[in-house]
Amino acid sequence: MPVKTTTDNSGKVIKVVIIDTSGSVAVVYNHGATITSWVSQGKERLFLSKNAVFDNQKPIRGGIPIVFPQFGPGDIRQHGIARINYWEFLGYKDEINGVKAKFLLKDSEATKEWIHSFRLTYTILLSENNLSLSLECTNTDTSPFTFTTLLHTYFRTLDVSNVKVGGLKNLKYNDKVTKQENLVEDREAVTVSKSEDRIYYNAPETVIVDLGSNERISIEKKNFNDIGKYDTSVLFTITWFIIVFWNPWEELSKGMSDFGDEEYKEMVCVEAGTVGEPISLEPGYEWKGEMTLTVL
Ligand SMILES: O=P(O)(O)OC[C@H]1O[C@H](O)[C@H](O)[C@@H](O)[C@@H]1O
Repeated sequence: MPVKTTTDNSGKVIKVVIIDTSGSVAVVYNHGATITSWVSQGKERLFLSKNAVFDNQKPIRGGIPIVFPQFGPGDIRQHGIARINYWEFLGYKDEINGVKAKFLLKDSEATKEWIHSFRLTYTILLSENNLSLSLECTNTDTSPFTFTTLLHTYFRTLDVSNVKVGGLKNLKYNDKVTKQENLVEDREAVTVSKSEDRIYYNAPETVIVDLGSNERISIEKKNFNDIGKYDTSVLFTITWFIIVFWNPWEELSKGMSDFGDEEYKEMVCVEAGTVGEPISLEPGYEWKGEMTLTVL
């Protein structure tokens, strides 16, 4: 079977393991539709904290949590409601190039902190070297809404001091650590040697994350843009492609109960999304963003 599910005592699916014939495996918790593990070519590619909490309340620390409909702090809780809600597993399909699994989150009592009616579909396509993720948002409300969204990928590395992120040179960025805005990246390869929290704007289609130990993964943005019918303002805002670059480093790590004190050495977050100008969606309209991770 390309998919194995785990259920709780009431028969509710709580975990889905996707297995491709190549041997690649992805583990998805229905809580947040959080991918907590991606093994490709026999190696774990994602970081998951040993202190991650699986209480179906807190976001899971590591893997790929989904940030929606708000990046960071704001009107509702930090990073929104998608990562702390139960997503229904809609099923799987064998594809020529892998296995596809689908998850759904709709507005409910549990999401009403964000007042809008919406439907979010998350499609995961696992193949030998790729993890392709597609997030679709439909406005099922009677009035327009806006949102920001991001796939908060935690990459695993054996040594963060060897990490290099390429493809960000000449991009404008905001540094949330030093609170400086409108800076321009002048490095060919961005490295980590201190607490980092940056938002790079208008990133190119492909960003390469060199994790050291001959492990390189590309992040490719495919259509972080619209499908279907849109008004022109939407067409404008969706062209944003943001990369957030984050590592809490020593001091902040100690303040995080669900993160080991030394684990900042084993991870780097490089997150693709649209968090600059919020996406605005009219009732009945749909937005779709896609990210493909490829082991190089
Ligand atoms: O601790 P969390 O709510 O999961 O957020 C973890 C991090 O997410 C992003 O990378 C933000 O840019 C950071 O400011 C934030 O600290």
